[in-house]
Amino acid sequence: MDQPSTPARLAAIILAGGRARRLAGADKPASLVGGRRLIDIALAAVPHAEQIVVVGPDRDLPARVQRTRENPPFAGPVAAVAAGAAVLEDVPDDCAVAVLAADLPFLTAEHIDALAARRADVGAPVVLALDDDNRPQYLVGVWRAAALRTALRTAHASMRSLIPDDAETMRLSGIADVDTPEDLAAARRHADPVAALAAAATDLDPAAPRHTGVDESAGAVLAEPLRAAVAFPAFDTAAMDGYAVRGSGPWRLVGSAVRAGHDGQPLTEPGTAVSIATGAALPPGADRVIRHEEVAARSDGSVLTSTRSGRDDTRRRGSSWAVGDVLAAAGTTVDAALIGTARGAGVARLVVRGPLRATVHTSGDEVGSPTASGITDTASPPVATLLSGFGARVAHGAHLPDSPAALAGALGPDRPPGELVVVIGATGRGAADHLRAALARIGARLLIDGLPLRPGGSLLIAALPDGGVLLGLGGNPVAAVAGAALCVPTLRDALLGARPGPPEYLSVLDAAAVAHPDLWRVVPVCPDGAGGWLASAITSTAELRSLIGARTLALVPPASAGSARRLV
Ligand SMILES: Nc1nc2c(c(=O)[nH]1)N[C@H]1C(S)=C(S)[C@@H](COP(=O)(O)OP(=O)(O)OC[C@H]3O[C@@H](n4cnc5c(N)ncnc54)[C@H](O)[C@@H]3O)O[C@H]1N2
Ligand code: MOO
Repeated sequence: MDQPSTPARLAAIILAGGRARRLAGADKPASLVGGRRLIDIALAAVPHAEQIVVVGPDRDLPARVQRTRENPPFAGPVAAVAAGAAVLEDVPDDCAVAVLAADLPFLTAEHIDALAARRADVGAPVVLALDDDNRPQYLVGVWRAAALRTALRTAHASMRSLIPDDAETMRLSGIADVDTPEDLAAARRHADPVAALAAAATDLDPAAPRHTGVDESAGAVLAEPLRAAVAFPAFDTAAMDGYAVRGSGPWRLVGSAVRAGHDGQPLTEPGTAVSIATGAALPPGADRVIRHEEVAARSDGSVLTSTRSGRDDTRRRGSSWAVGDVLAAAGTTVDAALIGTARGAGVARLVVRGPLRATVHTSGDEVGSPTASGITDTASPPVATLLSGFGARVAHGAHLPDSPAALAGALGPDRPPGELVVVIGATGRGAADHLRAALARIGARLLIDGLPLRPGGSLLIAALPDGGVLLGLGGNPVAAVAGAALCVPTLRDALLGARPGPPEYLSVLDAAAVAHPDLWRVVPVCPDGAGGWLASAITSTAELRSLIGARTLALVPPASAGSARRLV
C-alpha cells in the first residue's frame, strides 16, 4: 500500500467577519450549505493545520481553533489577515499559511493541499486560487509565513495591495464564493448531501478496537489486517480426480486409491501412479496429479499414459497464501467470505471495530397509542430493518414523550451502550420538537443540521459527549427511512473505520419527472427489466405505502435527467 506522504507544516487564517452587505447583513460564515456552516467547511479544508486562527465575532468553534478579531471590527480584510498573522507570530518563517475566507461552500482539503504543494514546488511567496472565471481569489491562497509577514508591512487597505508581484496562481475549479442570497441558494442546490455527510463524519472518532471470535464478527470492520496463521492449502493436494504420478510416463498403476482425508501409500518407484480423489493429500513420492480426462489407459487399466503434456493438477502447499500473508486489509467489513477465509487460514480471533450497535427510539406524545389523537409507530420497524441490513445490531429503545428532559435522558451518560442513537421525530422546529434543545442540554456538537433533501431533509447528526453519535430522523415514516438510508452507511464507516465502497449509480429513466428543481430527492425504484430503473412517486411521507415492493432507494440530484445514486 502507498504510504500517505507526510503533509508539510501548515497553519491557517480563516476570515469569518465582515458585514455581508449583499446578504442583508446575515452571519454568512454561519450559513448552512449542505447541512454544514460555511465556517465548518473552511475548517474542514485545513484538517492538517497545526494552528488555525479564525478572525471574526465569537462563534461556537472546536476547542483547538484560536480566535481573534481585527481592530476595529470591520476594518477590512487586510486588517483581518494582519490580526490572524499576529496570533500566528510563533509560526516559523518557512511554514505554509493558508489564508481563507469562510464563504466558500465547495472548498475542500484537496484544494488547499494542491495550493500548498504547488507553492512548495515553485518556491513562490504565495499561490492564489484562480476561480472558474480566471479571477484570482485573494482569500483562497497558501503563503510562506515570512512572505505574508513582509507583505503585511507594506499593504494598504485593499487585498490587491497585499499580493506580491511574484505571486503564483493555480486554477481550482468550482470554488465560487457566496456573496448574494442567489449564490447561497445555488450553493445549497448543488451541495451533495453525501459529500456533506462524509465531510461531517471526519469529525467522528472511530470506536475502540476489540478482540473477538471470528464467528461473532459478522458486520464488524477489521481494525487490523487479517493475516494467515496457516498456509493454504496446508499440504500438496489434488485439485482434480485423477492420478498422482511419479517420474515420466507411462506409469504402472499401483496401490489403492488415495481418498480425501486419508493418507495414501508412498509411491516408491519412478514410473508408478496411484488413483487420487480431489482434496486428497499427494502421497509421499508423487510428483504431480493428472486429471483422469487427460489419461489414457491400456485396456486392462494397468498402464497409463498422459494425453496432454505438462499440466499439473496439484494444488501446492501455500499456493493460495503462506503463513503471515495479509488476506484482508484493515478497514474491510467482515462478511461471510471473510469469516470463511479466516477459518481456512487458521485464525480464530480478529481485531475489529463493531458491529455497530444502534438503539432506535421513537418520540412524540401522539405516537404509539392509536387513540382519537394518537397513531401507531410505523417508522421504527423499517428503520431497524435498514440498520440491520447495514450490519448493525439494533436495540429497540424507549418511546420518548415530547420533552427535552426525556430526549436528553436517552442521549446522556445513562443511555444503553452503543455507538449510534437514533431518534425518530422531534427534529423539526415546532413547539413540540425538542431534539435540538436536548442536544444543547447535554453538550452535544451538531454536525449536520438539515440537508437539502426530500423527504428526510430535517435530519440532525450530532457528536455526543461520550463519543457516540445521534442520528435524528424526521418523524414522517418515509422521511425516517430516507434519512436512515442516506446517513447510516457513512456513519457506520466513520465509526467503525471502514473503507467506504465506491458509489453506485443507477440509470433512473424517469428521473426528470421525479427530480425536484432545487433539492435532492430520495425515491423508491425498481428495475425496468432492460437494465434501467423506474422511480415511483411518494404519495405521502406520513405512511409507507409508496415503498411497498421497492427494490431499493435512489438519491436523485436536483433537476436530474437520469443518473441517481443507489442508497441501499
Ligand atoms: N413548518 C414546518 N413544519 C414541518 C416541516 C417544515 O419544513 N416546516 N417539515 C415537515 C416534515 S417534511 C417532516 S419529516 C417533519 C419532521 O419533523 P419531526 O422530525 O419533528 O417529526 P414530528 O413532528 O415528531 O413528526 C412528524 C410526523 O410524523 C409522525 N410520526 C412521528 N413519529 C412517528 C412514528 N414512529 N411512526 C409513525 N409516524 C410518526 C408524527 O405524528 C407527525 O405527523 O416535520 C414536518 N413539519
Ligand atoms: O422529511 Mo419530510 O418529507 O421531508 O417527510
